[in-house]
Amino acid sequence: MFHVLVADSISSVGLAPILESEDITVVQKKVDEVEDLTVFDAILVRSATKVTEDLIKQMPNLKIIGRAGVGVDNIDVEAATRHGVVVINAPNGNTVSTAEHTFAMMMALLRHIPQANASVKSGEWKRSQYLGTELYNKQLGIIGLGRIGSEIAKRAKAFGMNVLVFDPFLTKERAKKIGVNSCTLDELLQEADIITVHTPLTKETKGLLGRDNLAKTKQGVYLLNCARGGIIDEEALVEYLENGHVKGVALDVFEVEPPKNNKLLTYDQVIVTPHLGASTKEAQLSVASQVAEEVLKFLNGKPVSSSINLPTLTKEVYEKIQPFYKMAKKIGKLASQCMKEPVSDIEIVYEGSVSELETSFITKSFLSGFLSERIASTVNEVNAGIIAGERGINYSEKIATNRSGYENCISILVDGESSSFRVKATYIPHYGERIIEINGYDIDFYPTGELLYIQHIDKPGVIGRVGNKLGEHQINIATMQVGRKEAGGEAIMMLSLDKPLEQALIDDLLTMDDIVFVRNIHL
Ligand SMILES: NC(=O)c1ccc[n+]([C@@H]2O[C@H](COP(=O)([O-])OP(=O)(O)OC[C@H]3O[C@@H](n4cnc5c(N)ncnc54)[C@H](O)[C@@H]3O)[C@@H](O)[C@H]2O)c1
Ligand SMILES: O=C(O)CC[C@@H](O)C(=O)O
Repeated sequence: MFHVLVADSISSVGLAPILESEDITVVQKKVDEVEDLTVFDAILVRSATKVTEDLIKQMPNLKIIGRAGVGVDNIDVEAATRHGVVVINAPNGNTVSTAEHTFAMMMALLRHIPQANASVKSGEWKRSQYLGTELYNKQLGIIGLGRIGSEIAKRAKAFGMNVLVFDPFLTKERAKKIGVNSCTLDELLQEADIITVHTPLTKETKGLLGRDNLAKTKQGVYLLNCARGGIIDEEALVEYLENGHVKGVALDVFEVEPPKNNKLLTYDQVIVTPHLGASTKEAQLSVASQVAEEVLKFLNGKPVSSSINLPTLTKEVYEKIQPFYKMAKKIGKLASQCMKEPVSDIEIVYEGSVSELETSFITKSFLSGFLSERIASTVNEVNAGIIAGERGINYSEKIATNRSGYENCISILVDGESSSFRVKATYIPHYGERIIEINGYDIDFYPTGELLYIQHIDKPGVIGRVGNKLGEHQINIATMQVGRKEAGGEAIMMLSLDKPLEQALIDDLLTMDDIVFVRNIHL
């Protein structure tokens, strides 16, 4: 018998396939109401239950965690992976509901519906106080054009709005297909009358709309966040409401949920909902049935398609593949960080002994490393291929016909909108992973930690000036590798550092003579 704990309120109709299965017993209770957690093979949650490492440890039989929704911020995925527990989610089930909720918030905000509703119910009739603003002909700025952002764009166009989009990973082709104008973040901030955010919460998007960027927005701008609390910096937002620059705000999500002593709740021009984006009958039915079907597949030994952490490999295959699989993920992260622009094609060529393994998993591992730098953190080997396809990235793998002399070698070519990036790596047993070529320059370094990638002109003194500059800022260089094709031409440096550079120092390096390109890399 397979024991499932449904710890949050999840649609029973959607869960019917597991509730009706003779091989499964289902308990619908909160975690702290369950006497014996050790019997459960699966736990299904929404966002209320926090699946921490501690909880995972209390459930030694746990094999699968199901999240009836998109974000897995309430699940310690790393701990689950370490404990060999598969984590699945339902990435598409609530997209339309969240897009519709955002639209409902936008209209309520511009027509003062919550305020007017409260006023009439309190016996008032203040028609002139609630003069609204039309959506028609307004510039809507969408930050993040993924699943939900795209649905917002479609609806905005139907309302006669002009849609501007900032998404650093959006290709021109996809923007054209959806019919939106892709622009820089600064352009969006300067031109949009209404700005709505639809990115995951990552280190890049945390505080994305903070003091500096809010200062670039139009006087009287309206802001919406139905994605994740923290993308709009709440403290900065209070300042911009106080000084009247921001005219109105709609929030479904907060830095701390439920919000406690949050000053934003005291402003009349801020309208709020308690994280209701996905709260529709349809979305809840859809996410519940997606999760139930995946649990059934898992129980029957079939591959699950929405696993966000573990590949479905046998132990023997996994052991052989593991070094290449880990290395490919790092190369993916390296390539993605070196090339912060939309990409259309990725080619991976396997050479030597690695080409005899199940290379499709290594390719997916590369893609997951590459994509994880760009989209919500739920990308892994299982879903990377699908996500790459959705983002308009074509990828292919080949077996090399010519040998370069290495026992094994993986060569990757990433084609972007304005540049390409080529990288080669090999794995040497008992020695480790080595990057052996970048953009045609021979090099040899271990891909780990904080790295600094510099393209420069091969002239006496350049390396010394870089070393001095880092020294002035107390940045210790652990290792340094230099590669060039010919004396006096372009060359590259790869430095391994004890800490990353601040943006100001990168900008400073870029002003130095003979320095062409500088990029922090974190692996
Ligand atoms: N309020 C709710 O109830 C609710 C419901 C569902 C999803 N969500 C949240 O909505 C957000 C979007 O979900 P989704 O399913 O559309 O995700 P998605 O992964 O499909 O799309 C995210 C998009 O953000 C873009 N992006 C990443 N970093 C960026 C950056 N620095 N600047 C601009 N764009 C960037 C990505 O390229 C991608 O296109 C997530 O945070 C998700 O957790 C909230
Ligand atoms: O379970 C919910 O209602 C929240 C859903 C949403 O935040 C998600 O990430 O899918």
